[in-house]
Amino acid sequence: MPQQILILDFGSQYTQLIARRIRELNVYCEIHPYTHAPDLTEDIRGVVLSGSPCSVRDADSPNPDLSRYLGQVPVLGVCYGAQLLAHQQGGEVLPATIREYGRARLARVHHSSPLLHGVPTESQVWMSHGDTIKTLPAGFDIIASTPEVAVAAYQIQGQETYGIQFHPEVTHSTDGKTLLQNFVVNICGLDQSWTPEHFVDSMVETLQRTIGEEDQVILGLSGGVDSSVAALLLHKAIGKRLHGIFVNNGLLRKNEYEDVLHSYQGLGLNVRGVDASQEFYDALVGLTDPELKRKAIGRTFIEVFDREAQKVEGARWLAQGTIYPDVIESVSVKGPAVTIKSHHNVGGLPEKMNLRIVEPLRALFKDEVREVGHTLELPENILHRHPFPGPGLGIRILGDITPEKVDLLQRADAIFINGLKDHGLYDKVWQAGVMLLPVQSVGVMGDERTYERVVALRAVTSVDGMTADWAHLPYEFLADVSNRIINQVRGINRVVYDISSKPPATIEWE
Ligand SMILES: Nc1ncnc2c1ncn2[C@@H]1O[C@H](COP(=O)(O)OP(=O)(O)OP(=O)(O)O)[C@@H](O)[C@H]1O
Ligand SMILES: O=c1[nH]c(=O)c2[nH+]cn([C@@H]3O[C@H](COP(=O)(O)O)[C@@H](O)[C@H]3O)c2[nH]1
Ligand SMILES: NC(=O)CC[C@H](N)C(=O)O
Ligand SMILES: [Mg+2]
Repeated sequence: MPQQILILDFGSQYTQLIARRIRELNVYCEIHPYTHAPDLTEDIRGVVLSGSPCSVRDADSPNPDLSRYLGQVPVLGVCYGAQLLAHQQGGEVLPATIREYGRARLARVHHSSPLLHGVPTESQVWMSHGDTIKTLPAGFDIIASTPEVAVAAYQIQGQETYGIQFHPEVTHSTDGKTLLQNFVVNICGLDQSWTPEHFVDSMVETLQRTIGEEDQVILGLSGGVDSSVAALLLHKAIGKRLHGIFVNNGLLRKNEYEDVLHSYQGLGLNVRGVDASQEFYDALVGLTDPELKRKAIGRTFIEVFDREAQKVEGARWLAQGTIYPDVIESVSVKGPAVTIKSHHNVGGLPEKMNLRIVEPLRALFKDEVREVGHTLELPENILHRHPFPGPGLGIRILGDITPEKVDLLQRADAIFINGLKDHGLYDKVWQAGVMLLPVQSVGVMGDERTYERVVALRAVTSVDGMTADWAHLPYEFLADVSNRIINQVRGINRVVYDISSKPPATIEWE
């Protein structure tokens, strides 16, 4: 494990942002749910306690034993984290008379505190709390206040333990980055060496150590950025012992099976296509519940991989291009966050598997994966492809799936995506696709009544897929796409545009 900061998650909506900000400083960090707080190891050089929707005053709120960290390594409590430290040691946390959500300004700042070095008085900070620390325990010193909140920041005497009521990870806290840098670099003593090049070198070494010198590895390759980057890393580590398998699950985009196989030519990778469409359709018959569909798809993928592995002597590993958000959104049993959706490659995996899993990108965000891909010289056309989910059109056809519906959606989707490319808009949106709704509506075409299906166009802007805004596409473009879909795809007579952001919606509809 690289030297790192441990972020203990109490379920705040901002926990991932803390991780992003720390990684932007080229320092590695990991988020762990408070229910599975790891023991201190050599590599953990500091701990951040996240915020939380809970109140320390509630009986069942997160309240782990933090003695294994306190006084051993520097600790920074953010919002709930700060309230929890004060509460555990006999301070008083009460509902605030005015709840604070939004901008505030620091007033008194102790510049001698290493945490606040370079943070000016009057610095703007972002607040989001209903509770406030009324009385600090003995041995806690206030190091910053705002006009409304006396305890905006504190330090425990004789320890490198700090608490802050505001959120430095939110960009509205103008000096948040300075504060986090003070903590991770100056106080925890981490060097800022976690770069894409460093990641490649250390991951190649880890892969060689984990896989050994004999075993063969099967890799689920999809044509997407994540699995392609994973392929280059594994290829660098084990060369010809890597066997890429691209599965046609019958839920791909129009012509995608041929296009993807073609795009891998010339990369020196060993890739094979397997057409398992019918198997997936069979597994999905009659299923309408989104989670059941995802699980059925995840299971079928594994069955296909297991079978293909049997054809390769010495195959013991299944590699996947799983990335951090897939894990965060799928794994809830372990953490305070609820399951949003089971990504087919994580929460959708069956309990019993013959192959062992290896996932070199499991700790990276999407934009970090792209940076690693750039370092490994992945061709631009793959590097800048929009993400496409493994369950494919299966989670964009609401309700049950039939080959006829897949065909309808493939045709509408191709018009939208090609239109984006033709209008120079493809690279301006982060992801785009079409959803086939289980709704029919009345229309009139050539004086005839129609009663056909509705599709929704979805296009979003985002950095890492964790949050997203709907893309403000030009009306003329939307008008053109709508026209073409209705005229060219028989069976669709209405097109709508999805104007929901994530959160509260998600990018995919299922
Ligand atoms: N059709 C497929 N055949 C084989 N493996 C697949 C297929 N679709 C998805 N996978 C596996 O599941 C993983 C997760 O899919 P996901 O869509 O998140 O990543 P990706 O396809 O590599 O990249 P992107 O997010 O850019 O589409 C992939 O990295 C790959 O290992
Ligand atoms: O490989 C995948 N397997 C899945 O099961 C899956 N579900 C969602 N996604 C992709 O993840 C990103 C966030 O999607 P949501 O906002 O819908 O959760 C978007 O980019 C989605 O396309 C998936 N990718
Ligand atoms: N953002 C937070 O961590 C909030 C903590 C706590 N729920 C409060 O309202 O004060
Ligand atoms: Mg994909």
